[in-house]
Amino acid sequence: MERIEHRACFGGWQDVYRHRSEVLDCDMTVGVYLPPQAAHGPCPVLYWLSGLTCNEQNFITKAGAQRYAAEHGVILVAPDTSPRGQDVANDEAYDLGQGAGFYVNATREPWAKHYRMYDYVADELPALVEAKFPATDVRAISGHSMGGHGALVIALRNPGRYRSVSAFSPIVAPSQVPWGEKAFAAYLGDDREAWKRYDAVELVKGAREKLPLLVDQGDADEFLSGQLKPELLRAVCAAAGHRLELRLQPGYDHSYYFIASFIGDHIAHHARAMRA
Ligand SMILES: N[C@@H](CCC(=O)N[C@@H](CS)C(=O)NCC(=O)O)C(=O)O
Repeated sequence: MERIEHRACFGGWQDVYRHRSEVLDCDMTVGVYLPPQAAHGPCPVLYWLSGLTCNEQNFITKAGAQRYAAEHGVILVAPDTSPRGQDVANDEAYDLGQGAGFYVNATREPWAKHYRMYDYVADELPALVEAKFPATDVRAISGHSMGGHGALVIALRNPGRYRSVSAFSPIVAPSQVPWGEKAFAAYLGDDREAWKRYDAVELVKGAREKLPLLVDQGDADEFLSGQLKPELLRAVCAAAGHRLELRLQPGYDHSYYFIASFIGDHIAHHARAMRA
């Protein structure tokens, strides 16, 4: 791993690393915040998955999360949202290809060679982080929009791997909304059965672990009724007896101003779960 940014921040360090990903078969960048406590011993890790059009910079420059991570002694790991590079398939649209990996393992061409963000986030990245940094194997996961979808899906599919999961404005049912339908058709093909393994609303139905879900959603979010549909998650959680704290936040939109307003709550929530 090559460190390409290194900045003092709230007594710790906000770094960015470039590394070769075997799973994605390309070079990747990832933001790593080391809180002051990491200088004295290993700390638990919160993984953050960003949304469409983002790379590792959006969260580290706009969410203001470092202050809370320093307070609670939590390492923050914020990867890019897709494989990258000239050799990596892309699309002109903002919601497909680079910047829009949707945290799935693609099975269709031209995407299958590099677009394996599910394996990258669930397996390769934690192994790398736990080998390279003063990190324990105590993990939590969160994200925004497409990244909220990623966080919910990865936590639901991997019982025991995360102590807690949360999401901001997540795409809870990608199989039922335009963003997800477009991406899943391209990456996974037309067989909707294959989509279910990447759809939080579907996964809640069969979840063994029932890790409680914390979701914040702005009620002035421009994507609320067309793409996000948190009511679908509420209904399926109620039916399955899966604990969900869904907080509709009045006046907030889809932006990082919303994330910055509530990230402190989420980091406190994850820190509590990771201490337990
Ligand atoms: N560009 C798209 C929306 C993209 C968008 O809102 N992306 C969210 C994630 S889904 C984001 O975090 N954007 C980057 C940022 O705000 O820093 C559009 O205009 O419809």
